[in-house]
Amino acid sequence: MPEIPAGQSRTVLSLEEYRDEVLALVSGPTPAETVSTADPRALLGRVLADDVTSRAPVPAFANSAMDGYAVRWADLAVGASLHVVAEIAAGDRQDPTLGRGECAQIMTGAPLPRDADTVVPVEATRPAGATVTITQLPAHGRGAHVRGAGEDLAAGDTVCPAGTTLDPAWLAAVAAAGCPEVSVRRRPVLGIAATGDELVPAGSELARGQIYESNGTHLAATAVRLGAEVAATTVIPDDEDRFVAALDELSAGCDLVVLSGGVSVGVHDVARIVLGEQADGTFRHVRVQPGKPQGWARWRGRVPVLALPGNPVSTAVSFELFGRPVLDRMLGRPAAPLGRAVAAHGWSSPPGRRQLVPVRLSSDADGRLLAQPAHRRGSASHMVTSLAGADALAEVPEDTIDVVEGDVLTTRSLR
Ligand SMILES: Nc1nc2c(c(=O)[nH]1)N[C@H]1C(S)=C(S)[C@@H](COP(=O)(O)OP(=O)(O)OC[C@H]3O[C@@H](n4cnc5c(N)ncnc54)[C@H](O)[C@@H]3O)O[C@H]1N2
Ligand code: MOO
Repeated sequence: MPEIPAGQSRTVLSLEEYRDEVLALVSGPTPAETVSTADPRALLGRVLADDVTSRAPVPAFANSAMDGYAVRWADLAVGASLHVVAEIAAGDRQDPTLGRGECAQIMTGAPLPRDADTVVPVEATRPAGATVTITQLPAHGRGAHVRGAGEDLAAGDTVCPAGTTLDPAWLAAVAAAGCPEVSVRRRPVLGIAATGDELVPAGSELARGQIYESNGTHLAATAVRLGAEVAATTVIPDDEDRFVAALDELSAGCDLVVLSGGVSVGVHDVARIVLGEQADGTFRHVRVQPGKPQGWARWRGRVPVLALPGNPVSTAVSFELFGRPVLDRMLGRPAAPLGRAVAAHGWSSPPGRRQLVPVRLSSDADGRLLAQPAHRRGSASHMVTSLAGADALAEVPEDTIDVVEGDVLTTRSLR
């Protein structure tokens, strides 16, 4: 049996110090690849490797914002009757000539005739056969209800900068700018393994001492949501030889391996033992709660491995704090901004450790964002269901032992 290092002998680091240490596991973003914009499902959640610029002005041409009449401002007066010489629908290519006293019936989105400068909505007119009488002048004067070419974007403008995660609104902007393809980062490929003899899959009968595995599910789903590809999610028993074999298999073709469990000081904490002895693994205590024991290594000197503590909330919080920044670096994307919320009620926090509490967010009558611990019993690292329904992690500073109702806390969105 290898000698077990006392937990206390590990170097103790702050959240930021340990995050910077694991960030050094990756040198930079994954290579770029070109993806067609034809199927938005293929691009949702992908991260741009290069700026996207507009091929054409948006709108591409001056057009009508209303169903009504395209007119020359100089012809307008209440009671004036104009001769309707054309009808222009959206998609029409015609550009009818309008002389003095002439107008064209026009639909929303249709190109404005070169000779017109203003649109009068149909509600401000009284049509009668081939003429229309103006009953009300547009309040905005000349140019009213005309959407100018390039008002939204000029040709060559940056629509979407490198590092952007493509969500539905960004995808719509890229589509409107007419880009047939974009350059995105290759999805980082993750191998995920939960370690522990006690873990069995859902559907099995639980023998004494066994529990249903849930960390692998949480890690895999989070990684996919953050833009990674999960090559495999597996369970490794607390057996050193099987751990080595499983890691060899899992790490082949992966950019990153994420493990849960076995990083503490128990005699079966196989991740710490094998990574420590065979991969020059580095094991730390981080001044956070949950998520204190952490480890990292390069398997076979090559593939980065994050070894996260096994308590379910610890695993989830650790991945947010340390896995997510590594993925962000691989994707060339900036960290998500932090938020602020007010404690909805008081709770206690351990001295000397920054507490990260899964919270639900809501607004009070004054519009303040309130943070309410997601589990009725507050924060404890084994309560897996406290994560469900949590919108964010609220941070309690290291030197605070009593959170008081109304305290302003930093939040990290889980959405
Ligand atoms: N003597 C000490 N014991 C412990 C310390 C310490 O400093 N000294 N630290 C505690 C803290 S804090 C944490 S966090 C845990 C971390 O332990 P491990 O990473 O070794 O995790 P395990 O022992 O494997 O599991 C902990 C807990 O979580 C359950 N678990 C594990 N994996 C899964 C999974 N995939 N799905 C669901 N649940 C899982 C496991 O059954 C245990 O109950 O160590 C403390 N101990
Ligand atoms: O670090 Mo452990 O996660 O507090 O329970």
